[in-house]
Amino acid sequence: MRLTRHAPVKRWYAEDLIEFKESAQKGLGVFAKTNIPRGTRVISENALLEIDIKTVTLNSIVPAFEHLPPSQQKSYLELYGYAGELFKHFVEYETGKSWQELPEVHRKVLAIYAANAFGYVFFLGSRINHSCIPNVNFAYNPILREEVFHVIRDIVAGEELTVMYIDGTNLTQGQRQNELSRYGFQCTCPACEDTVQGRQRERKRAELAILDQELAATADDGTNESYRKRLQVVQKMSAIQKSEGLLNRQLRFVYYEAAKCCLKLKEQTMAYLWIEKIMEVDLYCVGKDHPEYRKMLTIAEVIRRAVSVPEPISEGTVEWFMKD
Ligand SMILES: C[S@@+](CC[C@H](N)C(=O)[O-])C[C@H]1O[C@@H](n2cnc3c(N)ncnc32)[C@H](O)[C@@H]1O
Repeated sequence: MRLTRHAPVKRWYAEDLIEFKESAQKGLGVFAKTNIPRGTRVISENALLEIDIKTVTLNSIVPAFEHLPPSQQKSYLELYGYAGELFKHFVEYETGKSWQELPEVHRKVLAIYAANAFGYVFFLGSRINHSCIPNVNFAYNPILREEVFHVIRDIVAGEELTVMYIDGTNLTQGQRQNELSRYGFQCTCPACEDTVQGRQRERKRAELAILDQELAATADDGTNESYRKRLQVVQKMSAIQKSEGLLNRQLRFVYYEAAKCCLKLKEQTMAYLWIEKIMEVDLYCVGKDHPEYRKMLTIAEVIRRAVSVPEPISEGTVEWFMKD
């Protein structure tokens, strides 16, 4: 956890493309003012509170808030807050005090963290509501040292922008709702709605959940057999994700796994095709100034040359590709 952040606040959004306004039953939300093409960066900002949701301890949230400069504290306190019963119990357990005993400002700080941290807490990005089929991807760009929010499919004027608060691509509706309950709402997005289409989508999500388990159960043991098996699974996963409009960076993960298997199987042309797909996702999800896109560009060029000669791809290139 980083407590000290004296870097100036960097906060930008595409004012001509998006606006912040009420969203029916969801509080504030972010909407397209005009048609926005896939890949457009709509928000770029550094976090207000940099405590990762995956490593947070509740006792660290208030001190982190108190460490912020007053202007950032003020911005933070403008955000929406919600503290569910489970969250309050955790707080009580960790602090040894009842929720009501805590100072009001501490309760507010904690409730804002609980409602807004999907990753870090952002002043602009945290206004984006959730969907299990999001149309925006968010990612940290270590070169800009900012979180960038990109539209991942074409969006029409008036449409609400959404992100996925959880790693829910390969989860069923019940599993997703279980995780979302900490944000205090029942998801009614197109993947969760109780309609014929909603149930069809849910069947596909259930298929993804099974494939995800199959992938986890298939050993990455260095044998060609295991790579073939993993390749088959991720091919099926990527086809479902694409057809279901699940276009965020989880799609990159399955493409990456496919490319890795092809490289290990020495199927260089196929590996190159998967890498092209990774680059496409990187380009629209994080942009060409992101180091992961740049790395892929270089790897793709090395592999393209090896395929055109043709000559084997060196172990060094394969290892570099594998390294995060
Ligand atoms: C990160 S904030 C999003 C911005 C918030 N709507 C606001 O007014 O600032 C998360 C909160 O927004 C609401 N929210 C987000 N996505 C929602 C959804 N799909 N359906 C209903 N409420 C949602 C919930 O109250 C949730 O706790």
